[in-house]
Amino acid sequence: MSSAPAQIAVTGLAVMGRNLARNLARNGFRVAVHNRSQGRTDALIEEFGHEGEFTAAADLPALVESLETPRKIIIMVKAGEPTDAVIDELVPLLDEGDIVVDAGNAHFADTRRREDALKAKGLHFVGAGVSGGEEGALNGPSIMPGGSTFAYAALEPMLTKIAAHVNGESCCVHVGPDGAGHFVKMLHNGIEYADMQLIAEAYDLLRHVLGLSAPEIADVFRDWNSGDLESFLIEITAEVLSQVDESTGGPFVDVVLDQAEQKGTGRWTVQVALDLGIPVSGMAEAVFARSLSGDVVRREAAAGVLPGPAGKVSVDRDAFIEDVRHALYSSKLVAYAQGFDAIRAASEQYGWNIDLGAMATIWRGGCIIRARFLDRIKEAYDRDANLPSLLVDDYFKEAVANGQEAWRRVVGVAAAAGVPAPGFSASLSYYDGLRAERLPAALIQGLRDLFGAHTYHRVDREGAFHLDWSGDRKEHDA
Ligand SMILES: NC(=O)C1=CN([C@@H]2O[C@H](COP(=O)(O)OP(=O)(O)OC[C@H]3O[C@@H](n4cnc5c(N)ncnc54)[C@H](OP(=O)(O)O)[C@@H]3O)[C@@H](O)[C@H]2O)C=CC1
Ligand SMILES: O=C(CO)[C@H](O)[C@H](O)COP(=O)(O)O
Repeated sequence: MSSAPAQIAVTGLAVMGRNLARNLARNGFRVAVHNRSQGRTDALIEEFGHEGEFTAAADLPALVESLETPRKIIIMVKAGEPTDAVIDELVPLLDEGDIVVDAGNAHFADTRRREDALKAKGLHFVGAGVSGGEEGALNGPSIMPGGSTFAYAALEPMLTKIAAHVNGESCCVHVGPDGAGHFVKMLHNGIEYADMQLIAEAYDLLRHVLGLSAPEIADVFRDWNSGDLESFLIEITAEVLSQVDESTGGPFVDVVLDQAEQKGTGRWTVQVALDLGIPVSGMAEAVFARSLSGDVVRREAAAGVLPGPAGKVSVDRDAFIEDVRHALYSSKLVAYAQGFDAIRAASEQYGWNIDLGAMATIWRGGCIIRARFLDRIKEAYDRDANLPSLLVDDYFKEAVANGQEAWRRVVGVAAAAGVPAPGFSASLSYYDGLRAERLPAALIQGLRDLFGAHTYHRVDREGAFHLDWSGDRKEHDA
């Protein structure tokens, strides 16, 4: 316990807040801690009080009272209404110049609204995305703070110190004003959804096309983790697939209900991308696949009733494993390309001026999507800060060129075998759509003009045109 004023406070001491507070204390900062139900505060002090200088506060007034000024208070509670409830209780207790940090997951529009509201009261509000789960919060997460440069400057020494470090660089940079930090964290989660869906599809294909067991597939993932696919999610996939269930003695994965839950960040990503007009098809398919998995009524009505392919698909074991590796890597590149495209579009729309290469840098350590190839993304943006798509960077272009035939075979095998692979196939369609010199969108424009006089543009002349479909079928300037 500390008698000097605390330098920073954390309210909300569930898995993330508790470990973030411990991380701050372990790094030498005096931390005041509070939780709505006192039990979590007491447990933190009892179990980990020896790790640094903590001040336990029974309520928010005591928390505020324990801090040096300007006060810095991190809120780490359940996203949505609980965050507003804490802000509403906290704000009347604060003085001009104090800094409130929401380090939970938040929709960036809520962050913009909250920042505006607090600014009107002379307070600073920082929406900071934090990724890394329980372990990252304790040992070094990836931190994506938004908000004013003034507020970030006050927090920077602490945040950059407690964040993960890769090659001596902190995985925390100021993302941009107002909601920029939470937007980038939301996209991080969208990519996390896509990545996990692609991993699940790879597992499903190896299990059902090749008939490999869960521990055999764990070995495949372990092997993949020593190459281009090296990442936290591939590593923990091997761990989950190796796990044996104590009560049945069978693979743990076989006793888990096959209904993927979701707290909302993946859905927000897709909704926001629709508004921005940016295709994030890999993430959208990941969200839909989770929804389908949880749609028990329709799954029960269809399972074992709707027919699938008649025969079995036969493939060479080693060649197919290699094909799936390529399909996974290429589809993963599409997810990142789409994710960075959405960040670029939002940055333009909201005037955030986000440094895309820096985002790849802060995702290299601490966070759930940390991966070897993020270095490659950083290098791609170093080569060209205005890269239109990651997929056209020379390095990634070649990586996909090497894997695309395999990717196509995998999508074909999945369809022939009746194994759902929405992530692989949607990503491949995006790739083919992107590289097409001419798309059937021309026909859609023709149809729109016929039924609704919506007009069209021509390849050979400027202007908008309409054809008199029900009359002489002559073209007119629109
Ligand atoms: N878990 C994870 O891996 C990650 C989570 N996040 C985000 O971090 C935040 C915290 O996550 P996590 O630690 O998992 O905890 P939860 O999201 O489960 O939230 C639990 C915490 O919220 C508090 N809380 C809930 N409702 C209220 C309320 N109305 N007023 C005050 N406090 C309230 C709880 O207090 P009480 O104990 O009294 O119930 C508890 O401290 C969330 O925004 C989450 O989305 C971000 C990255 C990773
Ligand atoms: O933010 C996170 C990691 O970065 C959380 O783990 C995320 O909320 C998990 O999302 P979901 O429960 O929807 O799978």
